[in-house]
Amino acid sequence: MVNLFAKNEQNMNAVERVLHYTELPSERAEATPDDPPMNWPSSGQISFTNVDLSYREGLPLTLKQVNFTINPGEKVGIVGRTGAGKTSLLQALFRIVELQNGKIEIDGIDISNIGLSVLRRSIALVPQDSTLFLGTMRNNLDPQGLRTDAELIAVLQRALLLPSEGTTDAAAEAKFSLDCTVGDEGSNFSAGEKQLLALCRALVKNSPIIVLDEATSSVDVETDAKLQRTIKKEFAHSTLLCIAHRLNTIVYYDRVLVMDGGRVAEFDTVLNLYDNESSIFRSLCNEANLQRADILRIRAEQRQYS
Ligand SMILES: Nc1ncnc2c1ncn2[C@@H]1O[C@H](COP(=O)(O)OP(=O)(O)OP(=O)(O)O)[C@@H](O)[C@H]1O
Repeated sequence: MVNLFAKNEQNMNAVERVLHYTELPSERAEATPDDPPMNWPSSGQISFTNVDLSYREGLPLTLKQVNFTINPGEKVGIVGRTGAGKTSLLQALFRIVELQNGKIEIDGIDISNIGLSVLRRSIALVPQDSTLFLGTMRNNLDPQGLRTDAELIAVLQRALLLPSEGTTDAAAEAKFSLDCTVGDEGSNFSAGEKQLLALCRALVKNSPIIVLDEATSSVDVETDAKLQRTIKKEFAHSTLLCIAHRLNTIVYYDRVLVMDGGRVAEFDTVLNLYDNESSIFRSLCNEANLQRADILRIRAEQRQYS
């Protein structure tokens, strides 16, 4: 009796949690009559105008009067100290949190007026902690079943998880075959492998806007370098936003956006920012011991792979 009573009490936690979910405020509509056509966004221009964001009523603003425009196909690194508001920019872009003021436009369409599912399926995200679920590799990569097996295998090869055409690697082929089982929350994969699989999902989505949130922070330096080359090649025509953990992963990007205290402090090319000795970017480079010569070398290396 005592055992049963204790067990019942424990199980009631689940009931309490479900009840809590039913009381959460709902997100806005999944679809609206004003939704843009299926081919939106076609160019991938993103603009933030006077964006203010606060996580909850009564909390201070996390993003304050954020203004910037990212051109179609541009590669932009987002950097800043811990708590500067980098991830909050993404929360605003995906409308995980709604804006207090201002607007965000993608290809000239104000995203606050469109359905959430349209918005979220249009932007590919490679998050810090990607979620995998119990099922096959095929289901995890392409839950909606939009791609053929050959396309999915090609994606795994492009992300360097499967050996390229003509070479063999039995271990990799066993682990990353389309029919292999992915454990709950990806329990049979390392953090780095999970990030690579998240990159595969972005490749499967084939969106003109790709967002990487410190996407390669859990892989070793050599794999990271290879991945950066893959990203550069595979997303050559996409608009790419990358929240960068390691500065050397974004020094070959077109521009760098430096966040500071919830505001855009700097937004310019890597070399312009580096050459300004009083810039925050320069101080971040100094702390990471990244010299001008290193930046030029990395940029030259990446050009070889374009
Ligand atoms: N869910 C949340 N609820 C309330 N405040 C939050 C929430 N998430 C972030 N914040 C606050 O917003 C501010 C900016 O956080 P954000 O995660 O955007 O910073 P960041 O630049 O991405 O930092 P890091 O480099 O550490 O990831 C921080 O002060 C943080 O405490």
